[in-house]
Amino acid sequence: MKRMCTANLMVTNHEAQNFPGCLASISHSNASEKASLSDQEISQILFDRVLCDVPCSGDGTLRKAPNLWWRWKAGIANGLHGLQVQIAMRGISLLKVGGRMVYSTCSMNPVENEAVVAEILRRCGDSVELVDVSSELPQLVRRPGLQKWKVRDKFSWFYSFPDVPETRRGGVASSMFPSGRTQMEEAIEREFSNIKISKNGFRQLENYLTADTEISDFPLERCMRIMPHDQNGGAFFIAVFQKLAASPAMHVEATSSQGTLFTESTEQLKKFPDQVLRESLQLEIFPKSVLETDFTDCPDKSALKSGHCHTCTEQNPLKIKGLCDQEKAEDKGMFQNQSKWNGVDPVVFLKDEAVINSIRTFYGIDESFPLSGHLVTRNAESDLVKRIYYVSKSVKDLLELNFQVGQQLKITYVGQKMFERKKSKEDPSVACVFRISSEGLPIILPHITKQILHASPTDFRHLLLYKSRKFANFVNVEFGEKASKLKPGCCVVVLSKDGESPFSDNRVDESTVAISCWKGKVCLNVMASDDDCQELLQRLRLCEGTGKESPLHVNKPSENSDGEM
Ligand SMILES: C[S@@+](CC[C@H](N)C(=O)[O-])C[C@H]1O[C@@H](n2cnc3c(N)ncnc32)[C@H](O)[C@@H]1O
Repeated sequence: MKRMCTANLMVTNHEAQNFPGCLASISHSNASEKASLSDQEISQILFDRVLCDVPCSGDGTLRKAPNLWWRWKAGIANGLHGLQVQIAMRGISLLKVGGRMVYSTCSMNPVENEAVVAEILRRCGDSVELVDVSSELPQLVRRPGLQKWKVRDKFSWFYSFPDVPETRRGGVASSMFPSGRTQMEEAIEREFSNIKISKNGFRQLENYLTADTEISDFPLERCMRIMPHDQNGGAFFIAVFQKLAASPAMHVEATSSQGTLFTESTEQLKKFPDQVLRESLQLEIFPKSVLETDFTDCPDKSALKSGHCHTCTEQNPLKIKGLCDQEKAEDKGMFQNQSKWNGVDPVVFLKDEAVINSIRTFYGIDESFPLSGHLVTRNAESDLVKRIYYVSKSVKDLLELNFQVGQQLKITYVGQKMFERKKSKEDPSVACVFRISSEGLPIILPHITKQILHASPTDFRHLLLYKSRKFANFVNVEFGEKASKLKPGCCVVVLSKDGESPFSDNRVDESTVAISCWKGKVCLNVMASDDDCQELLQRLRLCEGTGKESPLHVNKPSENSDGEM
């Protein structure tokens, strides 16, 4: 992600099966007024792409991790199957319609692979399709997914769920078998004579009863099995799903002021017992009447705020929870100040206009580049802010949504590090203590109009090699003079392209190479790590086509041995 240099990034840390949906009530009427619940809409995070590279037994990595063999037993895969289904179901429920999800494992065991895929298709019905990707990546040698398999338990192989003795059913589930036959279906089988059954159903049941090994009805051959001996690697399993319609979990949709909260998918929903949905999708299900109740009439407002109004909570736990979280947090001024997640720094929008203005003025950042609302820190106290991260519009919206829903997302990293407080003792002559970080430089560079210099390739390379250069020592005397006249503090040095004068008004574009420096009293100091300097030098050599290593090393001690800046 560092290489991609994007502000459109958020890293969260959750149990995948419990990944929060951030279902929130968002007012679209008048942002300044607190809208009543009936004026609010339901909003939720949904994704274009989801990758579930799930925890698995890892038996596909035996070649590179032979020790695994001594610990391997069938129970490992059986024990993970339920979690794998839950994670995949959560992934599907968080997908947009039209979005794709990849389910993968580094296991060869069908219980972790095809059985999970079949269970997802079973639960999602027509709302999800297993995509045929046989024409993709033609050079990747793969085999089709299995249609039939048996399940291993401690002592024996089982061909279908009814074969599993009652005592072993804690460890072997019906969904591990190709038909996924449940206990209910088994009961139907037992009560066979009492039940009216269609011809087709009868035939299916007959197949189940007579087949030695069950065969799945789903097109599981569309899954990809990568085998170790096919291309001298490890084993891998991949299945690609496409969401065709709102899944049963997505039945709560955006609504107008009088609108309906339930959509056509209510019908779909009826096919699934509440219990199954609650367990697999982690979503509370409420009848329409409950969701439409106006809780502004709650008899006990103080209790409601503390989340203890049992009448309301019982009526509508979802909305009451959102309301209580929000009101409690607002009361305590919590949203901007502390993380609700232990051990994780809070994500705080930088609201200190003095800091924002000092940055904008010092670097001459044009107004078209939005800073307010796009800068976040991981420290509640603005005096202690060390790093400032820049976030894109969509990350900004997501952060705002997260505050509304009481910080459901546990955010470990967000945006692109853009500014860093200079660590050295604060110098009163420095108008802006925040330097531009090398990671964020490509984003902000086109918008800077001050504190910017253009260096010849020779002087640029010298800066990278020595990391500190006295103004008088630059090969191009004019460059040294210009550098000496900059305001004390951070500046940006741009590499002039071959043939370009270092002092023409060179435009920056995606191919521009630049570094962040600090202008001291007598020299320019590079503010990039040794690794970054080394990498840049290597790129410059490649660009020049020499490919030769320089005899100099970037780790050379600074020529400015007394540490003067
Ligand atoms: C197959 S690995 C993923 C490897 C990863 N894609 C990569 O390239 O590094 C599965 C990961 O899931 C993590 N994990 C285990 N249980 C989890 C859960 N309930 N939710 C989310 N992650 C889980 C494991 O710690 C492990 O790092």
